[in-house]
Amino acid sequence: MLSARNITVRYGANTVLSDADFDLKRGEIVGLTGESGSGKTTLARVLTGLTTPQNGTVTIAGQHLKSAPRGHTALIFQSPRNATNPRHTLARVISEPARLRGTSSPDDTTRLAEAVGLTQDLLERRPHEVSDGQLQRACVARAFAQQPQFVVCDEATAMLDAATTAAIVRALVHHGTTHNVGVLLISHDNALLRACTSRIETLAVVD
Ligand SMILES: Nc1ncnc2c1ncn2[C@@H]1O[C@H](COP(=O)(O)OP(=O)(O)OP(=O)(O)O)[C@@H](O)[C@H]1O
Repeated sequence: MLSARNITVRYGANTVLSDADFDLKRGEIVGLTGESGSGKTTLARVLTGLTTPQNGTVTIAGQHLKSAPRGHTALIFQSPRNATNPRHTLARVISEPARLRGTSSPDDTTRLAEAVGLTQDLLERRPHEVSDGQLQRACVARAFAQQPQFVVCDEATAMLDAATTAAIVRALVHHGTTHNVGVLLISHDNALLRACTSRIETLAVVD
């Protein structure tokens, strides 16, 4: 279980999260929505350890996030162009977590690419040679390669068309349910969240 308790985040005088709680179980697909500025991205960053809250704790299986092994949570951003090295091929993008572990293999890279609907011919291309949707698929495959217990998707399909969105969400849901990975989908698209999540949490702007 990924648990956030009593999370408070302030940017200067602006309190964005106030005493917020959030839970995500392994294998569970959960939606997070809320109006712009309500703190969804801030919560995603807190859950993945990128932002340290002024107050509150995040634990994974009861262990404080700071002392849990790195890589337990993967974060997928809205813009894949800001999240990939422009000099790397898609094969390199996808295999990077395994390379860092010293376990990368071309077969694994192909299998991960297939899981997100990327064909072999795309894997030797660099980010500027593929579409946003293809690059985002590579980022999703890279998140799977990290072998995380939890994946947090921060509006990961917001800039993509309906067909690509559906394919990426299908891949995320399939991965979550077959590998016992908790998936948090942050989105303004309530119809999408209703269709593929078991629970939808809503953040409100702090008064
Ligand atoms: N690094 C930062 N420094 C100062 N203020 C910030 C910072 N990051 C976010 N904020 C502010 O915190 C509030 C919440 O931002 P956040 O991005 O978490 O909201 P959100 O719900 O994800 O919004 P959106 O739906 O528009 O993406 C906003 O008012 C934003 O301007």
